[in-house]
Amino acid sequence: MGETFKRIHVIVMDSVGIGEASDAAKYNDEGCDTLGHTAEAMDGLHVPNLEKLGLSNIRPEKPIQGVAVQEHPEAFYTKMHEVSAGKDSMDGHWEMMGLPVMTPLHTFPNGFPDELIQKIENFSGRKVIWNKPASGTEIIKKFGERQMKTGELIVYTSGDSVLQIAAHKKVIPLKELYAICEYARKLTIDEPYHLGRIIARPYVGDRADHFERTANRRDLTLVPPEKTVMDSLVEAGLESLAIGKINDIFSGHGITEGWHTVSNEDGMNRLIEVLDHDFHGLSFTNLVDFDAKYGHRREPVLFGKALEAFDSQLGEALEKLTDQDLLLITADHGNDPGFKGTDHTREYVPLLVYSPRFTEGKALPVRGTFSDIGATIAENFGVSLPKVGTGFLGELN
Ligand SMILES: O=P(O)(O)O[C@H]1O[C@H](CO)[C@@H](O)[C@H]1O
Ligand SMILES: [Mn+2]
Ligand SMILES: [Mn+2]
Repeated sequence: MGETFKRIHVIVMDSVGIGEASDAAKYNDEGCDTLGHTAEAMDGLHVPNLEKLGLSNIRPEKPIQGVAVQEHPEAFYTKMHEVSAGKDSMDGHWEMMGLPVMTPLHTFPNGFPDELIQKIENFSGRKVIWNKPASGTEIIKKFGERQMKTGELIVYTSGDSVLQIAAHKKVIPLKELYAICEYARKLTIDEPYHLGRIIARPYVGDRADHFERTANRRDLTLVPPEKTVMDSLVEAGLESLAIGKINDIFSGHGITEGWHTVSNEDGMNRLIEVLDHDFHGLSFTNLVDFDAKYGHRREPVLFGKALEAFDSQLGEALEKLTDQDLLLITADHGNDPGFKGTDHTREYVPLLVYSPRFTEGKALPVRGTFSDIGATIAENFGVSLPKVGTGFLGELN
C-alpha cells in the first residue's frame, strides 16, 4: 500500500459520463456520450484545470473537444464501469461507497397503481393528478395554474425509480409537502414498489411561464440496507462531511456533518471552506446542477457552461490542497444532453485522482466498479473494506 492521506475529497459531477458503458445496449443507451456531445455543442470546452489533470487522457482515442491530451497529466486517470443494476444517483453513489444496488429498483412508466395513489389521496386530503412520466418543468407549466385553484397534487415519475410531487409553495406549504412525501416514502420501501426515491418538488411563481422550482427539493431515498464505507469511517471516529445531495442520498447515514446547497457554485464554495478546516476523514460533494438543470433538460450548451464554471472553482479548490489531501473527481452516471429522451444514460464515468504530493499522474486500469473508490477510502483510513471493490492507493506511484 502507498502512503496514506489525512483527508480524501470526492467530488461527484452529477451525471457527467464519459461515453457509453459496455452494457449501454441493455439500457437502450447505445451512442450516448455526455462529455463528448457537450463539448461538441460548445465547439470545444474550456476547462483548463480538468485538462491539466488529464481529462482527455482518459480517452486519447477520442479526446473531449477543446481539451488537450496532456503529455504530463497531473492526476492519475481512468474511467469506471458501474455494476449496479440501474443508472440512478442512488445506485451510483451507494456503489461508490461499497454498496452496489444489485436488485433493480422499480420504475413505473405507466404511472403508480391506484392502491398507492388512493392512500396518498386519503392521507393528504388532496386529489392526485397526472401520475405518469413527465419533465418536471413542463408538468408545472401544464398543471401549475390548475393546482393553484384546486390544490391537487401533481404526481409524476420518469425513467428513474422516483415518485415526484410538484407543489406550489403557496398552495401546499413545504411542511405539508414534506409530510406527504414522508408518508409516500413509508409505503414504497418494499415490494411491489421498491422505489429509489420520493422527491418533493416545491415551486413558486404567479403563472405558468413564471413558475420556478426552488432549492427546497428533498429527495427521500431508501435507507442503505447495509453498512457503507462512510458508516465505517464514522464508527472509527473519523469525519465524514457531506455537501449537497449526499445527505439525502444516504438518508443521513454515515455522515458526521452535512450541508444542503442551492447550486453547483454554492457546493464548490462550501467545499472550498471545508478545505480551510483541519479535519481527518472524508469530504463528499455532489454537484447536481449538471443533471437537474441541464442534463434532463437536454441543454448541452448550458451543460458545457456549467462545466466551465465548475472548472474555474476547481482551480480555487486545487490551490487549497496540501500533500495530506487526495482529491477524486468522478460522476455517478451519464445524462447526455445531446441524446434522445430526458433520462440518465448508462455510461462510464471519469475518475481523476490528484494530490499535490504526486509529481506526475498516469493511466490507471479501467475500474470494473465504482466501489474501487470506497475500497480506496477504506484502505487509506484503515477501516473494514467493503465487500466489493479493490483499492488503488498502491497504484498511485
Ligand atoms: O424532470 P425533473 O423534475 O427535473 O426530474 C428529473 O429529476 C429526477 C431525479 O434526479 C429524475 O428522475 C428526472 O425525472
Ligand atoms: Mn445523479
Ligand atoms: Mn437525474
